[in-house]
Amino acid sequence: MRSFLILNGPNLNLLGTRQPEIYGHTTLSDVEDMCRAHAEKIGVTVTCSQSNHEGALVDEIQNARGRHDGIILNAGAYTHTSIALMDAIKGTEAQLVELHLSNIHAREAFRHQSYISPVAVGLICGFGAHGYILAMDALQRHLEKSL
Ligand SMILES: O=C1C[C@@](O)(C(=O)O)C[C@@H](O)[C@@H]1O
Repeated sequence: MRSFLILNGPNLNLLGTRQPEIYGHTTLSDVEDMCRAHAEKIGVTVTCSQSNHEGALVDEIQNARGRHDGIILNAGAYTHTSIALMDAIKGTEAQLVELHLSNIHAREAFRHQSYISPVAVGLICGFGAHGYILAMDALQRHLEKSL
């Protein structure tokens, strides 16, 4: 059975109460429950993790090598700043889907830059919490195709 790591970065622990007009009312624990339920449906296992710390996210990406077949990453604001995350993804050859709840390209100019996109399989943004489900399906399909 394939294994996915669902990794959320800074401030995503505040989902549900953080700027709900942008990020919605769904909490992180709701999102993780949704992902576990969807994993059962599509026949994969998921591990969910969140950290507010850049180095801890780098560790998670490095440790995923050999343990998980793919990663779904919402790197939060580190998307726009973190060369370290980009290097970790590239260095471990992770099969990774970049995810954002909001459409980062329809927001402030500083959110249009992503250090994750050049090393990701693809990007899903703007579909709120449902994006995690879309990302799981996309990753599953991508891994099937690359067999
Ligand atoms: O923390 C976040 C959340 C986000 O990644 C999203 O899911 O829409 C978008 C980022 O620009 C922002 O810093």
